[in-house]
Amino acid sequence: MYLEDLKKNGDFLTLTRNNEFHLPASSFTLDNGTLVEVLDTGVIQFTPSGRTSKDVVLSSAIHGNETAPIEICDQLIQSIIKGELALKQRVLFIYGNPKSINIAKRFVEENLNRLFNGEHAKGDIQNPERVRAEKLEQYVTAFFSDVEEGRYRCHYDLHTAIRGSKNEKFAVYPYLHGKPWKKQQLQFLLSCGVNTVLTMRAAATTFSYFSSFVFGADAFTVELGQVKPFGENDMSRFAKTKSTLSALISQESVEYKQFNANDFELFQVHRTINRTQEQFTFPFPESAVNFTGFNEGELLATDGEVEYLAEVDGEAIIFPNANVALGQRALLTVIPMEVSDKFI
Ligand SMILES: O=C(O)CCC(=O)N[C@@H](CCC(=O)O)C(=O)O
Ligand SMILES: [Zn+2]
Repeated sequence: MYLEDLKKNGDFLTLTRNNEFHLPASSFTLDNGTLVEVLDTGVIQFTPSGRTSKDVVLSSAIHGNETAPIEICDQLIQSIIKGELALKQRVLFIYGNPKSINIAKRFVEENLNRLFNGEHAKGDIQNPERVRAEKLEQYVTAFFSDVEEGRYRCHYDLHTAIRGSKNEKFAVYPYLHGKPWKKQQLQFLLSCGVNTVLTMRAAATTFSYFSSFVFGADAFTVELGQVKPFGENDMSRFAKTKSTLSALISQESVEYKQFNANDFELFQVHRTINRTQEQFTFPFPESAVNFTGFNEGELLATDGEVEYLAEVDGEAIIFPNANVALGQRALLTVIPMEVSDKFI
């Protein structure tokens, strides 16, 4: 069994990479009383012995080539298992797509982050990502549900972006269906080194939307920089993120700086442009970065015969990707947003 090695080296990442699709469940207890439960490959749950108030999900490798978040979670998991980081809150760590880590690709057959909220069960398609999305939903459901009602829930789904970005780190706030956005969450993100937040205006099939919508968790997709292979991440750029996540899980409560709207750049999604045709192109080069703004009337994308022109001055591009599957999002555009009474 793998437990003896895991207890010694805390290397759940290698264990996960060596078992791309399944790992038998097992558990043990650390000297400090924390229960460690391996639920599956890439899924490990920690329950401290004392009273806890928060249920925290930290996911990475939903896209396998986004390595910096994987390294952050690897470091946190190793420190917990080695007894260097003593937990005060329940935590579920997830490496989403182990095989895609090994092949250093965004996904194997289908983009995992378009399969949540039940999307994995639609149509006749069968593939490993659909199986995994269903299982991950089940693990998150059990994690949030196997405790008494009314506890605090959050889920930070950690990613890196394909392109460079004017604002290096940014977070996607899933659509809240009219519920208010939380200043305290913006303060948490700021403490992580993330001062830019996009608010979505529609339901989605992403992992963060699933936890937000189904469980009322404070959930975000957090983009921590640009995609790089293992070994090429400058981990000093993630020091604030790692220390803020460590504090979240190792302290009974955390005080963040007082809210000041001037600390943030907030955007709202203006529109989503899907690729519907084989012939889909952008007029800008691969080097064009996220948050590049366009003037009204400038071409943003061409989908077959349809030309999408910027509708307002300053309409800025996010996640442009002409290679997505037909029917999927190829581009988001955003416009600036002010803090209002919809923030509590
Ligand atoms: O840089 C890119 O093109 C994609 C980076 C990435 O994986 N972003 C997430 C955002 C999810 C969300 O909208 O909350 C994704 O596309 O899945
Ligand atoms: Zn990603």
